[in-house]
Amino acid sequence: MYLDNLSVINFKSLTQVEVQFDTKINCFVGNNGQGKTNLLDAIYYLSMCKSYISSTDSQVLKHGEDFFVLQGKYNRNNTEENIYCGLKKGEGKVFKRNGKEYERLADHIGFLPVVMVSPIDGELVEGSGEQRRKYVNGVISQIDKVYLDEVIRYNRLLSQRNSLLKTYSKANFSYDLIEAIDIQLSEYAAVIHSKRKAFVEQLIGILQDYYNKVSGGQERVSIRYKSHLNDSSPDELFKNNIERDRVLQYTSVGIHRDDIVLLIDDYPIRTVGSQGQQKTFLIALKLAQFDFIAKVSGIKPILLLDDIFDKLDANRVHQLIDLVANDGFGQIFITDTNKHRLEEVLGKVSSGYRFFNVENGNFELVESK
Ligand SMILES: Nc1ncnc2c1ncn2[C@@H]1O[C@H](COP(=O)(O)OP(=O)(O)OP(=O)(O)O)[C@@H](O)[C@H]1O
Repeated sequence: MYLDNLSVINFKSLTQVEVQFDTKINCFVGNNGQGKTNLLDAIYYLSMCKSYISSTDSQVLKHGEDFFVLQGKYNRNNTEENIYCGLKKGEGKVFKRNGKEYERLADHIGFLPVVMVSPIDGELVEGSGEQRRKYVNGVISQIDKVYLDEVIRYNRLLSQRNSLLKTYSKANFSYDLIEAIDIQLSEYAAVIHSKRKAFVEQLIGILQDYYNKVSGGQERVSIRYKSHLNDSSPDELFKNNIERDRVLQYTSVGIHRDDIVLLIDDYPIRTVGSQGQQKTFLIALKLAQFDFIAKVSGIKPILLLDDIFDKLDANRVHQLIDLVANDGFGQIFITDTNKHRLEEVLGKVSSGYRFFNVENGNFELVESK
């Protein structure tokens, strides 16, 4: 699959942009703050119906404007797909595929798979379990249409349970009501747990492989799925903790407390990994995610590599570009502030590429092969 061309109006700092892409490698070079990341984010938005970087749509709309439009022409399984996204201030966003509006955005997510590697991925190492759960949810929902619904339903039941725990006093505490919720909660918990477990298990082997390829292979890396449900069935878990939950007035166990632990030589990478090792780990994780999505969906995702060279030594940069430029990967978008570094690395790859200079939100094609 590839994105043939993109048109952008009023998306973040980009007032009006039209770009025709190479089917393999596209490089955007420019100084800080010129709009490189914003273009990658626009591509991500067209696939995932949300920004990778900004948490709300109002942050995505260009300051002072009241609408934005993104349009992309894709080639997916040799079929042309025209995707439109429009948002008007105060109204919802609209997504259309070949002129037909989607009723549910969830039907679009995963249709044009995408994997972003960005400096903000550091939050996966530094941040809370919630950020890692969000990451896992985001990947699984690209390949599993019902998964997000299951998580939403679980969370809805969880908040009902929590408000019961909070409002019921000791005298009128209703075990019956809580138990009725727990029956449904357990069903969703079991399904979500098994999907997360399968995802992590599939990722582990590929992660190590990519880490070795990029780093030259010294350390052993892994991820571990941490969940209360690893050693207990959900109904037992909720039942055994009900007294504690009653005292605490919230649900202290369940898949809403899941986490994935990122490990290097069996230690948490957050505490022992150097910055370069952490960055290599996150890149390997994203490449493993690429493989996972490609295998399950049968479509190679678009790979967005934003500012990936920072903190990587020259060897790792070469290994990485060699790796993603080969046939196993599809279309790639790379940003960098250093033109010479990118030119030098690309000089050694045999695939086609286009090179764009980015200045003040304008994208100028300066070289292609
Ligand atoms: N909603 C918005 N409206 C207008 N401008 C915005 C909006 N959101 C972000 N910007 C601007 O976009 C610019 C950042 O662009 P971007 O992140 O694409 O830069 P970049 O070229 O990737 O730079 P770097 O090399 O530093 O990563 C900033 O000047 C920021 O003020």
